[in-house]
Amino acid sequence: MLTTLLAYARPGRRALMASVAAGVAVSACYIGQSLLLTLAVARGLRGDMTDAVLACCAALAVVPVRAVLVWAREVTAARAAEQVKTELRLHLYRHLLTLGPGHTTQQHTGAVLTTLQDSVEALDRFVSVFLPQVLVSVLGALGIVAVLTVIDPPVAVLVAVTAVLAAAAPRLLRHRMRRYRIAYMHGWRDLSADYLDAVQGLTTLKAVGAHERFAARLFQGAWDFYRSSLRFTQIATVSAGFVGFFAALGTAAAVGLAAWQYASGELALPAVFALLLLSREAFRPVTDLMGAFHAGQTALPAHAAIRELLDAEPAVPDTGTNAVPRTDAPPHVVVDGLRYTYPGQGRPALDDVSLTLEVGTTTAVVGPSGSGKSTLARLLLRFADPDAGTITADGTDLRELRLADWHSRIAVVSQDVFIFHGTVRDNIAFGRADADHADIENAARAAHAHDFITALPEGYDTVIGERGLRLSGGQRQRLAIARALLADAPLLILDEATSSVDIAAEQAVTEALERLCAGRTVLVIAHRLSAVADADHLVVLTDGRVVEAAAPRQLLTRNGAYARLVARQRAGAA
Ligand SMILES: Nc1ncnc2c1ncn2[C@@H]1O[C@H](COP(=O)(O)OP(=O)(O)OP(=O)(O)O)[C@@H](O)[C@H]1O
Repeated sequence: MLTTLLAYARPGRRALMASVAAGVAVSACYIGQSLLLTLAVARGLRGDMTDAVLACCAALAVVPVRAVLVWAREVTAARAAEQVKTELRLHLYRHLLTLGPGHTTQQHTGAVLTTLQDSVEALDRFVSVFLPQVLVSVLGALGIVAVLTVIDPPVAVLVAVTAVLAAAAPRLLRHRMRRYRIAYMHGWRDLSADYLDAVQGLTTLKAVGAHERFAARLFQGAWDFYRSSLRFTQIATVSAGFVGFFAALGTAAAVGLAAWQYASGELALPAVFALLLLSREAFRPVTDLMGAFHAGQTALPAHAAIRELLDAEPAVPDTGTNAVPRTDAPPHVVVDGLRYTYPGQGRPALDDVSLTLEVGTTTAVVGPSGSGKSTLARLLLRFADPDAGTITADGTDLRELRLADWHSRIAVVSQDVFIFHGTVRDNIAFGRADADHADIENAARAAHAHDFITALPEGYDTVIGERGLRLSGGQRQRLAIARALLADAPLLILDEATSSVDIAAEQAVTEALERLCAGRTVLVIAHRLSAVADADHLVVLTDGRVVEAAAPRQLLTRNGAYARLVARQRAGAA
Protein backbone atom coordinates (compact mmCIF):
# COMPACT_ATOMS: atom_id res chain seq x y z
CA MET A 1 0.00 0.00 0.00
CA LEU A 2 2.70 2.47 1.02
CA THR A 3 4.73 1.75 -2.09
CA THR A 4 1.73 2.53 -4.30
CA LEU A 5 1.09 5.68 -2.35
CA LEU A 6 4.75 6.59 -2.72
CA ALA A 7 4.44 6.04 -6.45
CA TYR A 8 1.84 8.83 -6.56
CA ALA A 9 4.40 11.18 -4.99
CA ARG A 10 6.92 10.68 -7.78
CA PRO A 11 6.03 13.79 -9.85
CA GLY A 12 6.67 16.01 -6.81
CA ARG A 13 10.01 14.41 -5.83
CA ARG A 14 12.20 17.50 -6.08
CA ALA A 15 9.80 19.81 -4.29
CA LEU A 16 9.39 17.14 -1.59
CA MET A 17 13.11 16.85 -1.01
CA ALA A 18 13.35 20.65 -0.76
CA SER A 19 10.53 20.57 1.79
CA VAL A 20 12.32 17.87 3.82
CA ALA A 21 15.56 19.89 3.74
CA ALA A 22 13.71 22.97 5.01
CA GLY A 23 11.96 20.85 7.67
CA VAL A 24 15.28 19.42 8.94
CA ALA A 25 16.70 22.96 9.05
CA VAL A 26 13.69 24.02 11.16
CA SER A 27 14.45 21.17 13.61
CA ALA A 28 18.10 22.29 13.67
CA CYS A 29 16.89 25.80 14.56
CA TYR A 30 15.01 24.44 17.58
CA ILE A 31 18.09 22.54 18.77
CA GLY A 32 20.28 25.59 18.11
CA GLN A 33 17.97 27.86 20.12
CA SER A 34 18.00 25.46 23.07
CA LEU A 35 21.79 25.30 23.01
CA LEU A 36 22.15 29.10 22.72
CA LEU A 37 19.82 29.61 25.68
CA THR A 38 21.82 27.03 27.63
CA LEU A 39 24.98 28.98 26.78
CA ALA A 40 23.30 32.18 27.97
CA VAL A 41 22.46 30.52 31.31
CA ALA A 42 25.98 29.10 31.66
CA ARG A 43 27.58 32.51 30.97
CA GLY A 44 25.08 34.25 33.25
CA LEU A 45 25.89 31.88 36.11
CA ARG A 46 29.57 32.68 35.60
CA GLY A 47 28.76 36.43 35.76
CA ASP A 48 29.73 36.96 32.12
CA MET A 49 26.69 39.10 31.30
CA THR A 50 27.90 40.42 27.90
CA ASP A 51 28.27 36.87 26.55
CA ALA A 52 24.96 35.89 28.14
CA VAL A 53 23.13 38.77 26.42
CA LEU A 54 24.86 38.00 23.11
CA ALA A 55 23.79 34.34 23.34
CA CYS A 56 20.20 35.44 24.10
CA CYS A 57 20.28 37.80 21.08
CA ALA A 58 21.59 34.97 18.88
CA ALA A 59 18.74 32.72 20.12
CA LEU A 60 16.29 35.48 19.23
CA ALA A 61 17.88 35.94 15.79
CA VAL A 62 17.11 32.28 15.06
CA VAL A 63 13.37 33.07 15.22
CA PRO A 64 13.10 34.96 11.87
CA VAL A 65 15.43 32.44 10.23
CA ARG A 66 13.14 29.66 11.42
CA ALA A 67 10.07 31.55 10.18
CA VAL A 68 11.59 31.79 6.67
CA LEU A 69 12.45 28.10 6.74
CA VAL A 70 8.90 27.18 7.86
CA TRP A 71 7.54 29.27 4.98
CA ALA A 72 9.89 27.49 2.54
CA ARG A 73 8.86 24.09 3.95
CA GLU A 74 5.14 24.82 3.52
CA VAL A 75 5.44 26.33 0.05
CA THR A 76 7.59 23.54 -1.35
CA ALA A 77 5.34 20.88 0.22
CA ALA A 78 2.25 22.55 -1.28
CA ARG A 79 4.01 22.70 -4.64
CA ALA A 80 4.82 18.97 -4.44
CA ALA A 81 1.19 18.17 -3.60
CA GLU A 82 -0.13 20.26 -6.50
CA GLN A 83 2.28 18.57 -8.93
CA VAL A 84 1.20 15.14 -7.70
CA LYS A 85 -2.53 15.95 -7.89
CA THR A 86 -2.29 17.50 -11.35
CA GLU A 87 -0.39 14.50 -12.70
CA LEU A 88 -2.76 12.04 -11.07
CA ARG A 89 -5.93 13.81 -12.28
CA LEU A 90 -4.56 13.80 -15.81
CA HIS A 91 -3.69 10.13 -15.53
CA LEU A 92 -7.14 9.26 -14.15
CA TYR A 93 -8.92 11.28 -16.82
CA ARG A 94 -6.90 9.59 -19.57
CA HIS A 95 -7.77 6.24 -18.05
CA LEU A 96 -11.45 7.22 -17.90
CA LEU A 97 -11.25 7.98 -21.62
CA THR A 98 -9.87 4.52 -22.33
CA LEU A 99 -12.65 3.01 -20.19
CA GLY A 100 -15.12 4.76 -22.47
CA PRO A 101 -18.71 5.93 -21.89
CA GLY A 102 -19.72 2.40 -20.83
CA HIS A 103 -17.95 2.86 -17.52
CA THR A 104 -19.81 5.97 -16.40
CA THR A 105 -23.18 4.45 -17.33
CA GLN A 106 -22.46 1.39 -15.20
CA GLN A 107 -20.81 3.25 -12.32
CA HIS A 108 -22.46 6.04 -10.43
CA THR A 109 -21.29 9.22 -12.19
CA GLY A 110 -21.17 11.02 -8.84
CA ALA A 111 -18.85 8.37 -7.39
CA VAL A 112 -16.48 8.70 -10.35
CA LEU A 113 -16.57 12.46 -9.93
CA THR A 114 -15.83 12.16 -6.20
CA THR A 115 -12.83 9.94 -6.99
CA LEU A 116 -11.52 12.44 -9.52
CA GLN A 117 -12.02 15.41 -7.22
CA ASP A 118 -12.12 14.49 -3.53
CA SER A 119 -10.01 11.32 -3.51
CA VAL A 120 -7.24 13.05 -5.42
CA GLU A 121 -7.60 16.04 -3.09
CA ALA A 122 -7.35 13.68 -0.09
CA LEU A 123 -3.85 12.71 -1.22
CA ASP A 124 -2.82 16.34 -0.72
CA ARG A 125 -2.21 16.03 3.02
CA PHE A 126 -0.47 12.68 2.58
CA VAL A 127 2.01 14.19 0.13
CA SER A 128 2.41 17.67 1.58
CA VAL A 129 2.23 16.85 5.29
CA PHE A 130 2.77 13.17 6.07
CA LEU A 131 5.54 12.17 3.63
CA PRO A 132 7.98 15.02 4.41
CA GLN A 133 7.16 14.81 8.12
CA VAL A 134 8.26 11.15 8.30
CA LEU A 135 11.79 12.05 7.21
CA VAL A 136 11.90 15.31 9.17
CA SER A 137 10.72 13.57 12.34
CA VAL A 138 13.18 10.69 12.06
CA LEU A 139 16.14 12.98 11.29
CA GLY A 140 15.03 15.59 13.85
CA ALA A 141 14.58 13.00 16.63
CA LEU A 142 17.95 11.38 15.84
CA GLY A 143 19.62 14.79 15.90
CA ILE A 144 18.19 15.69 19.31
CA VAL A 145 19.01 12.27 20.80
CA ALA A 146 22.57 12.64 19.47
CA VAL A 147 22.94 16.03 21.20
CA LEU A 148 21.39 14.59 24.39
CA THR A 149 23.87 11.69 24.24
CA VAL A 150 26.76 14.15 24.24
CA ILE A 151 25.32 15.98 27.28
CA ASP A 152 24.01 12.98 29.29
CA PRO A 153 23.75 9.42 27.86
CA PRO A 154 21.28 8.03 30.48
CA VAL A 155 18.78 10.84 29.81
CA ALA A 156 19.29 10.31 26.06
CA VAL A 157 18.38 6.60 26.42
CA LEU A 158 15.34 7.43 28.57
CA VAL A 159 14.09 10.03 26.08
CA ALA A 160 14.71 7.73 23.09
CA VAL A 161 12.76 4.85 24.68
CA THR A 162 9.74 6.98 25.64
CA ALA A 163 9.75 8.70 22.22
CA VAL A 164 9.57 5.28 20.53
CA LEU A 165 6.74 4.25 22.90
CA ALA A 166 4.88 7.51 22.14
CA ALA A 167 5.22 6.89 18.41
CA ALA A 168 4.16 3.23 18.68
CA ALA A 169 1.20 3.63 21.08
CA PRO A 170 -1.35 4.81 18.46
CA ARG A 171 -0.73 1.61 16.50
CA LEU A 172 -2.91 -0.13 19.10
CA LEU A 173 -5.87 1.71 17.56
CA ARG A 174 -4.82 1.52 13.93
CA HIS A 175 -7.39 -1.09 12.78
CA ARG A 176 -10.30 0.80 14.29
CA MET A 177 -9.00 4.09 12.94
CA ARG A 178 -8.69 2.68 9.46
CA ARG A 179 -12.22 1.27 9.60
CA TYR A 180 -13.66 4.58 10.75
CA ARG A 181 -11.71 6.52 8.17
CA ILE A 182 -12.93 4.26 5.34
CA ALA A 183 -16.53 4.60 6.59
CA TYR A 184 -16.01 8.37 6.64
CA MET A 185 -14.71 8.47 3.05
CA HIS A 186 -17.40 6.12 1.73
CA GLY A 187 -20.06 8.18 3.50
CA TRP A 188 -18.67 11.29 1.84
CA ARG A 189 -18.56 9.64 -1.58
CA ASP A 190 -22.15 8.38 -1.35
CA LEU A 191 -23.39 11.71 -0.05
CA SER A 192 -21.68 13.59 -2.90
CA ALA A 193 -23.18 11.21 -5.46
CA ASP A 194 -26.66 11.68 -3.96
CA TYR A 195 -26.29 15.46 -3.98
CA LEU A 196 -25.25 15.33 -7.62
CA ASP A 197 -28.39 13.29 -8.39
CA ALA A 198 -30.50 15.74 -6.41
CA VAL A 199 -29.16 18.74 -8.33
CA GLN A 200 -29.15 17.13 -11.77
CA GLY A 201 -32.55 15.51 -11.30
CA LEU A 202 -34.20 18.45 -9.55
CA THR A 203 -36.76 19.01 -12.31
CA THR A 204 -37.71 15.32 -12.40
CA LEU A 205 -37.91 15.08 -8.61
CA LYS A 206 -40.22 18.10 -8.51
CA ALA A 207 -42.28 16.86 -11.46
CA VAL A 208 -42.97 13.48 -9.87
CA GLY A 209 -43.36 14.94 -6.39
CA ALA A 210 -40.45 12.92 -5.00
CA HIS A 211 -38.37 15.88 -3.77
CA GLU A 212 -39.45 15.51 -0.13
CA ARG A 213 -38.62 11.80 -0.15
CA PHE A 214 -35.25 12.51 -1.74
CA ALA A 215 -34.58 15.27 0.78
CA ALA A 216 -35.24 12.73 3.57
CA ARG A 217 -32.71 10.39 1.95
CA LEU A 218 -30.15 13.21 1.74
CA PHE A 219 -30.81 14.09 5.36
CA GLN A 220 -30.29 10.46 6.42
CA GLY A 221 -27.05 10.31 4.38
CA ALA A 222 -25.82 13.55 5.93
CA TRP A 223 -26.66 12.22 9.40
CA ASP A 224 -24.77 8.94 8.76
CA PHE A 225 -21.83 10.95 7.48
CA TYR A 226 -21.90 13.17 10.57
CA ARG A 227 -21.81 10.08 12.83
CA SER A 228 -18.93 8.44 10.98
CA SER A 229 -16.92 11.67 10.97
CA LEU A 230 -17.55 12.11 14.71
CA ARG A 231 -16.44 8.52 15.41
CA PHE A 232 -13.23 9.14 13.54
CA THR A 233 -12.54 12.40 15.38
CA GLN A 234 -13.07 10.63 18.72
CA ILE A 235 -10.65 7.81 17.95
CA ALA A 236 -8.08 10.28 16.55
CA THR A 237 -8.31 12.30 19.77
CA VAL A 238 -7.73 9.18 21.89
CA SER A 239 -4.68 8.29 19.82
CA ALA A 240 -3.33 11.86 20.15
CA GLY A 241 -3.90 11.47 23.91
CA PHE A 242 -1.61 8.39 23.98
CA VAL A 243 1.16 10.41 22.34
CA GLY A 244 0.65 13.34 24.71
CA PHE A 245 0.78 11.01 27.71
CA PHE A 246 4.10 9.39 26.72
CA ALA A 247 5.57 12.79 25.77
CA ALA A 248 4.68 14.24 29.19
CA LEU A 249 5.92 11.08 30.94
CA GLY A 250 9.21 11.11 29.01
CA THR A 251 9.86 14.80 29.66
CA ALA A 252 9.06 14.46 33.37
CA ALA A 253 11.25 11.35 33.73
CA ALA A 254 14.15 13.00 31.84
CA VAL A 255 13.97 16.16 33.95
CA GLY A 256 13.67 14.04 37.13
CA LEU A 257 16.75 12.00 36.20
CA ALA A 258 18.69 15.16 35.33
CA ALA A 259 17.70 16.79 38.66
CA TRP A 260 18.76 13.67 40.55
CA GLN A 261 22.14 13.69 38.80
CA TYR A 262 22.50 17.42 39.64
CA ALA A 263 21.71 16.72 43.30
CA SER A 264 24.30 14.00 43.41
CA GLY A 265 26.86 16.35 41.82
CA GLU A 266 27.17 14.44 38.54
CA LEU A 267 25.70 17.24 36.39
CA ALA A 268 26.20 21.03 36.23
CA LEU A 269 23.19 23.37 36.35
CA PRO A 270 23.48 24.57 32.69
CA ALA A 271 23.43 20.91 31.57
CA VAL A 272 20.20 20.38 33.54
CA PHE A 273 18.76 23.42 31.81
CA ALA A 274 19.83 22.06 28.39
CA LEU A 275 18.27 18.68 29.19
CA LEU A 276 15.03 20.36 30.23
CA LEU A 277 14.77 22.24 26.93
CA LEU A 278 16.01 19.44 24.68
CA SER A 279 13.95 16.61 26.20
CA ARG A 280 10.82 18.70 25.50
CA GLU A 281 12.07 19.25 21.94
CA ALA A 282 12.73 15.51 21.54
CA PHE A 283 8.98 14.81 21.58
CA ARG A 284 8.11 17.51 19.05
CA PRO A 285 9.00 15.24 16.06
CA VAL A 286 6.72 12.51 17.49
CA THR A 287 3.72 14.81 18.09
CA ASP A 288 4.26 16.47 14.68
CA LEU A 289 4.41 13.03 13.07
CA MET A 290 1.19 11.93 14.76
CA GLY A 291 -0.60 15.07 13.55
CA ALA A 292 0.73 14.42 10.07
CA PHE A 293 -0.28 10.77 10.33
CA HIS A 294 -3.91 11.70 10.99
CA ALA A 295 -3.82 14.19 8.13
CA GLY A 296 -2.34 11.54 5.84
CA GLN A 297 -4.87 8.88 6.89
CA THR A 298 -7.44 10.18 4.38
CA ALA A 299 -5.06 8.91 1.71
CA LEU A 300 -5.86 5.26 2.53
CA PRO A 301 -9.52 5.15 1.46
CA ALA A 302 -8.78 7.73 -1.25
CA HIS A 303 -6.11 5.40 -2.55
CA ALA A 304 -8.65 2.54 -2.56
CA ALA A 305 -11.10 4.59 -4.66
CA ILE A 306 -8.36 5.69 -7.06
CA ARG A 307 -7.09 2.11 -7.35
CA GLU A 308 -10.61 0.88 -8.08
CA LEU A 309 -10.89 3.33 -10.96
CA LEU A 310 -7.40 2.59 -12.27
CA ASP A 311 -7.97 -1.17 -12.09
CA ALA A 312 -11.22 -0.99 -14.07
CA GLU A 313 -10.83 -2.65 -17.44
CA PRO A 314 -12.08 -0.92 -20.60
CA ALA A 315 -15.27 -2.44 -22.01
CA VAL A 316 -13.49 -2.92 -25.32
CA PRO A 317 -9.78 -3.59 -25.76
CA ASP A 318 -8.13 -1.13 -28.12
CA THR A 319 -5.89 -3.74 -29.68
CA GLY A 320 -6.77 -3.21 -33.34
CA THR A 321 -3.81 -2.48 -35.56
CA ASN A 322 -5.41 -1.85 -38.95
CA ALA A 323 -5.36 1.83 -39.82
CA VAL A 324 -8.54 3.11 -41.44
CA PRO A 325 -7.66 4.16 -44.99
CA ARG A 326 -7.34 7.93 -45.22
CA THR A 327 -10.41 8.49 -47.29
CA ASP A 328 -13.47 10.64 -46.97
CA ALA A 329 -15.50 8.05 -48.86
CA PRO A 330 -18.54 6.89 -46.89
CA PRO A 331 -18.02 3.35 -45.61
CA HIS A 332 -19.96 0.20 -46.40
CA VAL A 333 -20.99 -1.21 -43.02
CA VAL A 334 -22.24 -4.75 -42.56
CA VAL A 335 -23.79 -5.95 -39.31
CA ASP A 336 -23.93 -9.72 -39.28
CA GLY A 337 -25.62 -12.00 -36.73
CA LEU A 338 -25.10 -9.56 -33.87
CA ARG A 339 -25.90 -10.72 -30.34
CA TYR A 340 -25.30 -8.61 -27.24
CA THR A 341 -26.40 -8.97 -23.62
CA TYR A 342 -25.69 -6.20 -21.08
CA PRO A 343 -23.60 -7.39 -18.12
CA GLY A 344 -25.86 -8.86 -15.44
CA GLN A 345 -28.91 -9.04 -17.75
CA GLY A 346 -30.51 -12.35 -18.59
CA ARG A 347 -32.08 -11.42 -21.92
CA PRO A 348 -30.02 -10.24 -24.90
CA ALA A 349 -30.65 -6.63 -25.99
CA LEU A 350 -29.78 -7.66 -29.56
CA ASP A 351 -30.22 -11.15 -30.93
CA ASP A 352 -29.07 -12.29 -34.36
CA VAL A 353 -29.32 -8.81 -35.87
CA SER A 354 -28.11 -8.42 -39.44
CA LEU A 355 -28.34 -5.34 -41.63
CA THR A 356 -26.26 -3.40 -44.14
CA LEU A 357 -25.56 0.31 -44.26
CA GLU A 358 -25.03 0.83 -47.98
CA VAL A 359 -22.48 3.42 -49.07
CA GLY A 360 -23.94 6.94 -49.13
CA THR A 361 -27.47 5.85 -48.17
CA THR A 362 -29.67 6.36 -45.13
CA THR A 363 -30.79 3.35 -43.12
CA ALA A 364 -33.43 3.87 -40.47
CA VAL A 365 -33.89 1.64 -37.44
CA VAL A 366 -37.29 1.84 -35.76
CA GLY A 367 -39.04 -0.22 -33.13
CA PRO A 368 -40.78 0.01 -29.79
CA SER A 369 -38.99 1.35 -26.74
CA GLY A 370 -36.40 -1.13 -25.44
CA SER A 371 -36.17 -2.97 -28.77
CA GLY A 372 -32.40 -2.43 -28.98
CA LYS A 373 -31.99 0.59 -31.29
CA SER A 374 -29.56 2.53 -29.08
CA THR A 375 -27.67 -0.67 -28.27
CA LEU A 376 -27.06 -1.14 -31.98
CA ALA A 377 -25.66 2.42 -32.18
CA ARG A 378 -23.46 1.71 -29.13
CA LEU A 379 -21.98 -1.38 -30.77
CA LEU A 380 -21.47 0.51 -34.00
CA LEU A 381 -19.52 3.10 -32.02
CA ARG A 382 -17.68 0.21 -30.34
CA PHE A 383 -18.61 1.30 -26.84
CA ALA A 384 -19.05 -2.46 -26.35
CA ASP A 385 -18.19 -5.57 -28.36
CA PRO A 386 -20.85 -8.09 -29.41
CA ASP A 387 -21.07 -11.51 -27.74
CA ALA A 388 -21.54 -13.05 -31.19
CA GLY A 389 -21.56 -11.78 -34.76
CA THR A 390 -19.51 -9.04 -36.39
CA ILE A 391 -19.64 -5.48 -37.61
CA THR A 392 -17.40 -4.74 -40.57
CA ALA A 393 -16.55 -1.45 -42.25
CA ASP A 394 -15.43 -1.86 -45.86
CA GLY A 395 -14.76 -5.50 -45.08
CA THR A 396 -12.67 -4.96 -41.91
CA ASP A 397 -13.96 -6.10 -38.52
CA LEU A 398 -14.25 -3.09 -36.19
CA ARG A 399 -12.18 -4.98 -33.60
CA GLU A 400 -9.23 -4.88 -35.99
CA LEU A 401 -9.34 -1.10 -36.28
CA ARG A 402 -7.74 1.35 -33.91
CA LEU A 403 -10.52 2.87 -31.81
CA ALA A 404 -9.42 6.47 -32.33
CA ASP A 405 -9.28 5.92 -36.11
CA TRP A 406 -12.75 4.44 -36.18
CA HIS A 407 -14.23 7.19 -34.02
CA SER A 408 -12.65 9.85 -36.22
CA ARG A 409 -14.82 8.53 -39.09
CA ILE A 410 -18.09 8.82 -37.19
CA ALA A 411 -20.19 11.79 -36.16
CA VAL A 412 -23.14 11.40 -33.82
CA VAL A 413 -26.11 13.70 -33.41
CA SER A 414 -28.27 12.50 -30.56
CA GLN A 415 -31.23 13.79 -28.63
CA ASP A 416 -29.02 14.81 -25.68
CA VAL A 417 -26.78 17.47 -27.12
CA PHE A 418 -24.06 18.26 -24.64
CA ILE A 419 -23.16 21.94 -24.59
CA PHE A 420 -19.79 22.62 -23.02
CA HIS A 421 -19.14 25.78 -21.05
CA GLY A 422 -17.64 28.09 -23.67
CA THR A 423 -18.53 30.25 -26.64
CA VAL A 424 -20.85 29.19 -29.45
CA ARG A 425 -17.78 29.21 -31.70
CA ASP A 426 -15.88 26.79 -29.39
CA ASN A 427 -18.88 24.50 -29.17
CA ILE A 428 -19.15 24.18 -32.94
CA ALA A 429 -15.39 23.86 -33.36
CA PHE A 430 -15.41 20.77 -31.09
CA GLY A 431 -16.05 18.97 -34.37
CA ARG A 432 -12.69 20.11 -35.74
CA ALA A 433 -10.02 21.88 -33.70
CA ASP A 434 -8.28 23.53 -36.69
CA ALA A 435 -11.43 25.15 -38.11
CA ASP A 436 -11.28 28.91 -38.76
CA HIS A 437 -14.17 31.33 -38.42
CA ALA A 438 -15.23 30.98 -42.06
CA ASP A 439 -15.48 27.16 -41.65
CA ILE A 440 -17.50 27.56 -38.45
CA GLU A 441 -19.86 30.10 -39.99
CA ASN A 442 -20.36 27.98 -43.11
CA ALA A 443 -21.25 24.98 -40.97
CA ALA A 444 -23.62 27.10 -38.88
CA ARG A 445 -25.32 28.47 -42.01
CA ALA A 446 -25.74 24.98 -43.46
CA ALA A 447 -27.19 23.85 -40.13
CA HIS A 448 -29.70 26.76 -40.13
CA ALA A 449 -28.03 28.02 -36.97
CA HIS A 450 -26.36 31.22 -38.21
CA ASP A 451 -29.46 33.44 -37.81
CA PHE A 452 -30.19 32.53 -34.21
CA ILE A 453 -26.47 32.69 -33.34
CA THR A 454 -26.09 36.25 -34.70
CA ALA A 455 -29.20 37.24 -32.72
CA LEU A 456 -27.50 36.15 -29.47
CA PRO A 457 -26.05 38.98 -27.33
CA GLU A 458 -22.50 38.43 -28.52
CA GLY A 459 -23.09 36.32 -31.60
CA TYR A 460 -20.53 33.56 -32.03
CA ASP A 461 -18.74 34.78 -28.88
CA THR A 462 -21.74 34.29 -26.60
CA VAL A 463 -20.89 32.02 -23.70
CA ILE A 464 -23.29 29.08 -23.46
CA GLY A 465 -23.55 25.90 -21.37
CA GLU A 466 -24.01 25.28 -17.65
CA ARG A 467 -22.71 28.66 -16.56
CA GLY A 468 -23.77 30.61 -19.65
CA LEU A 469 -26.78 31.29 -21.81
CA ARG A 470 -29.27 28.43 -22.16
CA LEU A 471 -30.37 27.40 -25.67
CA SER A 472 -33.65 25.81 -26.71
CA GLY A 473 -33.81 22.15 -27.78
CA GLY A 474 -33.99 23.07 -31.47
CA GLN A 475 -31.08 25.51 -31.16
CA ARG A 476 -28.95 22.91 -29.41
CA GLN A 477 -29.84 20.40 -32.09
CA ARG A 478 -28.78 22.73 -34.88
CA LEU A 479 -25.53 23.45 -33.05
CA ALA A 480 -24.90 19.70 -32.92
CA ILE A 481 -25.60 19.45 -36.64
CA ALA A 482 -23.16 22.30 -37.32
CA ARG A 483 -20.62 20.44 -35.18
CA ALA A 484 -21.15 17.26 -37.21
CA LEU A 485 -20.99 19.18 -40.51
CA LEU A 486 -17.66 20.65 -39.47
CA ALA A 487 -16.35 17.26 -38.37
CA ASP A 488 -17.24 16.06 -41.88
CA ALA A 489 -17.20 12.39 -40.88
CA PRO A 490 -18.26 9.96 -43.62
CA LEU A 491 -20.43 7.84 -41.28
CA LEU A 492 -23.25 9.50 -39.41
CA ILE A 493 -25.42 8.24 -36.57
CA LEU A 494 -28.57 10.22 -35.85
CA ASP A 495 -30.03 8.98 -32.58
CA GLU A 496 -33.44 10.57 -32.05
CA ALA A 497 -31.91 13.74 -33.49
CA THR A 498 -35.21 15.57 -33.93
CA SER A 499 -37.06 14.31 -30.88
CA SER A 500 -36.56 17.43 -28.74
CA VAL A 501 -37.28 19.88 -31.54
CA ASP A 502 -40.47 21.92 -31.48
CA ILE A 503 -42.73 22.24 -34.51
CA ALA A 504 -41.46 25.75 -35.34
CA ALA A 505 -37.86 24.58 -35.55
CA GLU A 506 -38.59 21.19 -37.13
CA GLN A 507 -38.48 22.46 -40.72
CA ALA A 508 -35.10 24.14 -40.18
CA VAL A 509 -33.65 21.10 -38.40
CA THR A 510 -34.96 18.70 -41.04
CA GLU A 511 -33.40 20.76 -43.82
CA ALA A 512 -30.13 20.96 -41.91
CA LEU A 513 -30.16 17.20 -41.41
CA GLU A 514 -30.81 16.59 -45.10
CA ARG A 515 -27.69 18.62 -45.92
CA LEU A 516 -25.74 16.76 -43.29
CA CYS A 517 -26.77 13.32 -44.58
CA ALA A 518 -26.07 14.02 -48.24
CA GLY A 519 -23.23 11.85 -49.50
CA ARG A 520 -22.68 10.02 -46.21
CA THR A 521 -23.51 6.58 -44.90
CA VAL A 522 -26.19 7.25 -42.32
CA LEU A 523 -27.90 5.27 -39.57
CA VAL A 524 -31.01 6.98 -38.23
CA ILE A 525 -32.73 5.92 -35.03
CA ALA A 526 -36.13 7.50 -34.60
CA HIS A 527 -39.34 7.16 -32.70
CA ARG A 528 -41.14 9.64 -34.90
CA LEU A 529 -41.76 7.58 -38.03
CA SER A 530 -42.41 10.69 -40.15
CA ALA A 531 -38.72 11.48 -39.65
CA VAL A 532 -37.64 8.30 -41.44
CA ALA A 533 -40.23 8.05 -44.22
CA ASP A 534 -37.61 9.17 -46.75
CA ALA A 535 -34.92 6.72 -45.65
CA ASP A 536 -33.47 4.45 -48.34
CA HIS A 537 -33.83 1.41 -46.17
CA LEU A 538 -35.74 0.71 -42.99
CA VAL A 539 -35.22 -1.97 -40.35
CA VAL A 540 -37.82 -2.77 -37.70
CA LEU A 541 -36.50 -4.15 -34.42
CA THR A 542 -38.68 -5.86 -31.84
CA ASP A 543 -37.26 -7.36 -28.65
CA GLY A 544 -33.75 -7.15 -30.06
CA ARG A 545 -34.57 -8.96 -33.31
CA VAL A 546 -35.04 -7.74 -36.87
CA VAL A 547 -38.65 -8.42 -37.78
CA GLU A 548 -38.82 -6.48 -41.05
CA ALA A 549 -36.42 -4.77 -43.43
CA ALA A 550 -37.01 -3.05 -46.77
CA ALA A 551 -37.66 0.42 -48.23
CA PRO A 552 -40.28 2.28 -46.12
CA ARG A 553 -42.83 2.46 -48.97
CA GLN A 554 -42.50 -1.25 -49.59
CA LEU A 555 -42.98 -2.00 -45.91
CA LEU A 556 -46.16 0.08 -45.79
CA THR A 557 -47.74 -2.15 -48.41
CA ARG A 558 -46.85 -5.31 -46.51
CA ASN A 559 -49.12 -4.53 -43.58
CA GLY A 560 -46.58 -5.90 -41.15
CA ALA A 561 -44.87 -4.51 -38.02
CA TYR A 562 -43.89 -1.21 -39.67
CA ALA A 563 -47.39 -0.57 -41.03
CA ARG A 564 -48.79 -1.28 -37.56
CA LEU A 565 -46.33 1.14 -35.94
CA VAL A 566 -47.27 3.85 -38.47
CA ALA A 567 -50.99 3.25 -37.93
CA ARG A 568 -50.57 3.37 -34.15
CA GLN A 569 -48.60 6.61 -34.35
CA ARG A 570 -51.15 8.21 -36.69
CA ALA A 571 -53.96 7.19 -34.35
CA GLY A 572 -52.01 8.65 -31.42
CA ALA A 573 -51.44 11.93 -33.27
CA ALA A 574 -55.13 12.14 -34.23
N1 LIG B 1 -26.76 0.12 -19.64
C1 LIG B 1 -27.66 -0.88 -19.68
N2 LIG B 1 -27.57 -1.89 -18.80
C2 LIG B 1 -28.44 -2.90 -18.83
N3 LIG B 1 -29.46 -3.01 -19.70
C3 LIG B 1 -29.60 -2.04 -20.60
C4 LIG B 1 -28.71 -0.91 -20.65
N4 LIG B 1 -29.11 -0.10 -21.65
C5 LIG B 1 -30.19 -0.70 -22.22
N5 LIG B 1 -30.49 -1.85 -21.60
C6 LIG B 1 -31.56 -2.79 -21.94
O1 LIG B 1 -31.35 -3.24 -23.27
C7 LIG B 1 -32.56 -3.29 -23.98
C8 LIG B 1 -32.46 -2.44 -25.23
O2 LIG B 1 -32.30 -1.09 -24.84
P1 LIG B 1 -32.06 0.09 -25.88
O3 LIG B 1 -31.77 1.31 -25.10
O4 LIG B 1 -31.08 -0.35 -26.88
O5 LIG B 1 -33.51 0.18 -26.55
P2 LIG B 1 -34.08 1.32 -27.49
O6 LIG B 1 -34.81 0.64 -28.56
O7 LIG B 1 -33.01 2.26 -27.89
O8 LIG B 1 -35.08 2.02 -26.49
P3 LIG B 1 -35.62 3.52 -26.54
O9 LIG B 1 -36.36 3.68 -27.82
O10 LIG B 1 -36.52 3.59 -25.37
O11 LIG B 1 -34.42 4.42 -26.44
C9 LIG B 1 -33.65 -2.83 -23.01
O12 LIG B 1 -34.26 -3.99 -22.48
C10 LIG B 1 -32.89 -2.08 -21.95
O13 LIG B 1 -33.52 -2.23 -20.70
